[in-house]
Amino acid sequence: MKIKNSSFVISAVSKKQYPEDALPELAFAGRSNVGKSSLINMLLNRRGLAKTSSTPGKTQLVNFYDIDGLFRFVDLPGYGFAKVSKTQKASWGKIIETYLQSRENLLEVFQLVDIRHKPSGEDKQMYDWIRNSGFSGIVIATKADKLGKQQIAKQMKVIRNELQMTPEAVIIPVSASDRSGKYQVWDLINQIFEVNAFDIHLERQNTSE
Ligand SMILES: Nc1nc2c(ncn2[C@@H]2O[C@H](COP(=O)(O)OP(=O)(O)OP(=O)(O)O)[C@@H](O)[C@H]2O)c(=O)[nH]1
Repeated sequence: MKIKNSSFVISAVSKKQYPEDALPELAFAGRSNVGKSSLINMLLNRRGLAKTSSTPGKTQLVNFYDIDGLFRFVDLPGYGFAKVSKTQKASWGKIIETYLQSRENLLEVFQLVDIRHKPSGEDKQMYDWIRNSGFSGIVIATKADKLGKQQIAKQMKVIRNELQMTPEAVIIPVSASDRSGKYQVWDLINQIFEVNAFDIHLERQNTSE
């Protein structure tokens, strides 16, 4: 199956604004500025679909993207941005929690971490929450173009240890700059659909430019 159309659906703050149909959703969680929007654009071959920014903390809403009317990507608000008020932090936390705890459409949550850094306390909290909620605990390590091969291997171990990932939990290094890791992520997404008995299978070659 080829991806023909991907489009922005809605930026939601409250549950009332979430799309009402039962399409399956895959969510992306991570620190502000980790590269969620860039990853979504890379996966969909859409340069400006998800708005990227060099200013952290921009995505404060739950952004829904429709993919061929078959499923959705969900970009969750980035956490961990220091320069915001406590009230704002609490409200973002609530927005993330509401989506993650109440969304029946949600198949998997991908946790994004910057491959260069040790996961933060908030990354660990987020990861524990994901695992405790019954999701697989898939980690996507972003900005892999910033490191050499050996450093990537080393950092993958650091991330595994810090997040206390199980041996079978998957971690994929990706780069939105050189587009590495893209096929691994799509392969994994296909597997997720298969495991959840959805008749959706995206062709690898059709996601390349
Ligand atoms: N070198 C490099 N830079 C990247 C990569 N992915 C994202 N960036 C840069 O990192 C910054 C943040 O990227 P975004 O995709 O906007 O991050 P986000 O997680 O959506 O950010 P928020 O909107 O704050 O939640 C931008 O300046 C991107 O150009 C990557 O794979 N490699």
